[in-house]
Amino acid sequence: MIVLKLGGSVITDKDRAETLDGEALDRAADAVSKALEGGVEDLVIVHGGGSFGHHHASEHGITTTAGTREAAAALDVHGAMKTLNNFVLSRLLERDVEAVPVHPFSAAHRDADGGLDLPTGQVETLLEEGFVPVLHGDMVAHAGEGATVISGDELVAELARKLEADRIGLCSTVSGVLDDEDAVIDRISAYEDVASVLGASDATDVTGGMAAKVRALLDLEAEASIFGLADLESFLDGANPGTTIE
Ligand SMILES: Nc1ncnc2c1ncn2[C@@H]1O[C@H](COP(=O)(O)OP(=O)(O)OP(=O)(O)O)[C@@H](O)[C@H]1O
Ligand SMILES: C=C(C)CCOP(=O)(O)O
Repeated sequence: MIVLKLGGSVITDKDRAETLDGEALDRAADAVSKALEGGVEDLVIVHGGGSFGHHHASEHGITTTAGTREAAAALDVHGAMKTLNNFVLSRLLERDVEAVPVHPFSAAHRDADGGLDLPTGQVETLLEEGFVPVLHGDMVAHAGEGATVISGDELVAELARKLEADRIGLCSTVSGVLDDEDAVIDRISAYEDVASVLGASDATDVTGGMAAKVRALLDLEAEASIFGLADLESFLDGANPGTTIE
């Protein structure tokens, strides 16, 4: 069981609103299709928001903790994410990957403390039936807040826990977590060891960039890898490129 996140920073141009990086998405879809042809069986894909979700969330002042009670605002974010999801699905379908959408806004919710409840029965059944479920960062009902943003990273962590993933990969725009000299850090086992070099995203991003990613992954039982697009094929082939979060 592999849970793979395609970072929004990879598959979109994060500096221009609602702009796809079609070439990067093609490369990612090629790697996924090759891995499935090569024998990978259970694969769940999650993609991030990039210049689709983050742009609208930021315009409306919505974050993972500050919500909205305006349906139009929630639908701006959710609609943009569905548009991006359709791009991802169509590039995978073109390569005969049996990819189908799972929209978290219709499935998950948070309690008043922010605790996430993400049902996974549909994901498990889709996997058993030979599909590749494709989830995405989205809006989510949030007790006491209206609706807030849920990041793809949080979905990855929850899916990995509930589906007992063997391998977890986050493909981002950087080749791993970088130290203060921009060298890739090989392994991270404690947040404090790297806190000084971890930051938010350079682009518009309401979910916390690399710092939030590392925090979410450190909580998991299984190891996770953060790597760049050039290493996606090798990750799907069984290697641990980039930074390993223990
Ligand atoms: N120490 C660090 N090493 C690497 N990147 C870092 C570091 N600190 C901050 N960053 C920022 O984190 C970004 C990656 O996080 P980001 O959330 O943008 O990625 P993503 O998950 O690919 O995209 P999205 O959130 O849109 O899905 C990098 O592009 C960089 O700007
Ligand atoms: C902004 C939205 C809706 C999605 C955020 O997901 P992420 O890019 O994985 O942080």
